[in-house]
Amino acid sequence: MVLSSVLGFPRIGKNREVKKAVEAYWAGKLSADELQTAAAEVRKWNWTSIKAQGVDLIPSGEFTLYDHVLDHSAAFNAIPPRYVGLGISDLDVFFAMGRGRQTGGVDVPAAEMKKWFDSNYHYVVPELSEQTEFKLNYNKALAEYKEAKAAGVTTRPVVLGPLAFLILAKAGREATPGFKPISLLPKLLPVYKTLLKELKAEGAEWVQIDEPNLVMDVAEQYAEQYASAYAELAKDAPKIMLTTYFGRLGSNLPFVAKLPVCGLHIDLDREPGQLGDVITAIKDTSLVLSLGLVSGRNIWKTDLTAAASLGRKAVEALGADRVIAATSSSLLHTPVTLESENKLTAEQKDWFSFALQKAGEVAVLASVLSDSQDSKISQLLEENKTSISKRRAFEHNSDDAVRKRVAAITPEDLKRKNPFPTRREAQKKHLKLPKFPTTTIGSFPQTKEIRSARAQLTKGSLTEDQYNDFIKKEIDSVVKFQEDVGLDLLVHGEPERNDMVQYFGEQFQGFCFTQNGWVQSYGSRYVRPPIIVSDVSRPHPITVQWSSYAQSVTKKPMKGMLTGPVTILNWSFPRVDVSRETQSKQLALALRDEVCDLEKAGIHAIQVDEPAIREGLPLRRVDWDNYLTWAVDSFRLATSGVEDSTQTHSHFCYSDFNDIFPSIQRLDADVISIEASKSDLKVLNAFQQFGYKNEIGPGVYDIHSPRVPSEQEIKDRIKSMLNLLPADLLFVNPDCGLKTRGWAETEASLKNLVAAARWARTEFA
Ligand SMILES: Nc1nc2c(c(=O)[nH]1)N[C@@H](CNc1ccc(C(=O)N[C@@H](CCC(=O)N[C@@H](CCC(=O)N[C@@H](CCC(=O)O)C(=O)O)C(=O)O)C(=O)O)cc1)CN2
Ligand code: MET
Ligand SMILES: [Zn+2]
Repeated sequence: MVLSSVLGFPRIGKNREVKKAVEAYWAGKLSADELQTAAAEVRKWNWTSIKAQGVDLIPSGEFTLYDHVLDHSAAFNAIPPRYVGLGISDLDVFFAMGRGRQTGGVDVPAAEMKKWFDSNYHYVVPELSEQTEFKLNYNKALAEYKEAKAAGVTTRPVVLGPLAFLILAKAGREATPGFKPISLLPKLLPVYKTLLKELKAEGAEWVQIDEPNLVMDVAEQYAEQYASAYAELAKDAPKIMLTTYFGRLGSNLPFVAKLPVCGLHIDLDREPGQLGDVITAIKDTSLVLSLGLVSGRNIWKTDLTAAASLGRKAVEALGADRVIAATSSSLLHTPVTLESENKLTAEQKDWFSFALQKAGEVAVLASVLSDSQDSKISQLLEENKTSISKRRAFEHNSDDAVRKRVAAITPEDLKRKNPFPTRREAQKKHLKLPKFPTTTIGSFPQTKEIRSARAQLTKGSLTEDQYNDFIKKEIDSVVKFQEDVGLDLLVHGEPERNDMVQYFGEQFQGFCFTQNGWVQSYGSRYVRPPIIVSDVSRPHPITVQWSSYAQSVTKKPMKGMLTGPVTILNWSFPRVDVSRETQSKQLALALRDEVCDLEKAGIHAIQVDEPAIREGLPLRRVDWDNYLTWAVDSFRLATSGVEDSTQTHSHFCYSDFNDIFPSIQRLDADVISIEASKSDLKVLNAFQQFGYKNEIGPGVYDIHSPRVPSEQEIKDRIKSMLNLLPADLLFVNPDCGLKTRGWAETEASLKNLVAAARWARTEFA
């Protein structure tokens, strides 16, 4: 019989219970016990709800209060020395690693976060060194397996694999130069062995071990380690379901197929084309094949007929007992349930499937593939066919004007009128910025008052006019604040935006958005990705009223602020009937009009943020060129309609640039701002080596922490930047936007930033 499985479920709760509980705990309003109780309730709801959908293999252990990779670091005792001996509870050490801690005499910054493969989820990077002493502080997988059992649900525990844990880790500060985390594999395996042995002893039949790096080029160099590690682990463990996702096994397939595990999970949502090769490779083994047929990364209803026909190929080749119908990855990237949406039309609701509905889909698929289809299943299949064909019919309705415009894009549309040196002279005359110009990345604190005003607008207790007046007052005060502090290139502060992507989704034609479609981005920070449902266009100017209002209340130059096409695409749920390239170009054209309108309205510096351009990079190197070509072209299309005298900016809040330098240069933004404070300026070496030619503002302090950088710290930072970059190209700015910060630390930090820039002007005149 074909079984069904879900690889992981959102851990935020149906109504964001986990965010609320975790933040209340941080604020001292909830005890640790109360927090654990709230978490246990969410876990129980998850397990019982998935079970009620008819799923056979239900995940446990993947729940987290902050991040599942951090859970492994804490459980394995991979705790960097700076978090040890603080005199706080284990739970508080866990949170201190995730988000830093600055209370009761304890002052530790957060550990580094990185993007989880090509998604908008961030994980906390494990930090290892020769001194790391792995031990199993607690067996989370076991504890939650037992907890589920007590709640009447038998689960398949989930753990992140040892290779993934080490490949995702970095060398800690204590490590000797050249230390490679992977060298700790022999020391780590005993911990996994204990963990797995305990699970087996408790009666767990299967364990899901995630090794997503197996879809990347990097895995090949570790082929031997995968083999020896799994040979060791398989000795005394539940049956291992080796789980890959987000891509194809490709060149790694030959060695993966030989690993001594009982099952292999592959992502057929991303890479349906790999099924044939995988079947051929494992046919003569006894491996169970878990088919990732239901997307863990998107919210479209699965075409069950198409998925079943793919699944049948596996059943025919391997037999029903060797096939599992599953989600392609964990469902953590999708909202919890469609049942919470009351504003989508019935037509729209019929297109989508959120996490809980997806659980139902794998169950139906398993029945269909088992030929144990009763009349209820037949009816569900028929309903699914109807939904899919209605959606296809809707998708067929194209906006011909948009399509024609995309088809008519010429190479000229991707080019500024003149090269950077010429533009630079024109911009100097226009903007009259001093040397080492100071600016911010766009957002200012999103206070309770701002969020509550927006909530009132949604509820109808504030009228549109009242809300707009409120936003104007916010802009007034943000502008005044920047003038008082002495910043040079001002921003309006983005108070009108709930989120830098959702906001644009709500304004464009071609999107729909949810009321409660929250997805975890990191820790207790969630986003509601808008959904692209048809061709995208801009029915009316979006930000022009706010930016030009802001410009009208100051004599200093105002920087317009937009989110770029690639970032809007990556942080939305995209269509699957049209290529990402096409969607990106449509977005770029819509943004191009906005950029030109801003210029017409007298805005002479315009920032188009592309923080997601790096995370969108395909997981396989052979796919990079194609992506980078259309991604960079989209940015250029959005930004090159302006005169030489208009200064274009872009922003990236990560420092992992090494792979994509030529593309960053090819964006041809006049100024870029980048994250540099946490990476200790290492990134600038690379800029220097590459010979980056345009203006650049490497962030001088980390905005993710409430900590105020001293004036001296910022001066030192500027000094070291000048060792690597020419003085006349340097902007002085924070790492990223200030929306998550409070006003007190914002004011103190920016004052120090301005003072340091003024000092640099005299020191390096
Ligand atoms: N899409 C996206 N991805 C991104 C980033 C980003 O900015 N956007 N940045 C990086 C990640 N950083 C992030 C930084 C902050 C938040 C964040 O603050 N999220 C907020 C939600 C932001 C939002 O949508 N706010 C809405 C709704 C807020 C809300 O919860 N409202 C209350 C009502 C409030 C009231 O009555 O006072 C409710 O619905 O219960 C608004 O401002 O309008 C949160 O978790 O709380 C998310 C990601 C990378 N990926
Ligand atoms: C995640 S990048 C954020 C850029 C945006 N302009 C802001 O300042 O918030
Ligand atoms: Zn940023």
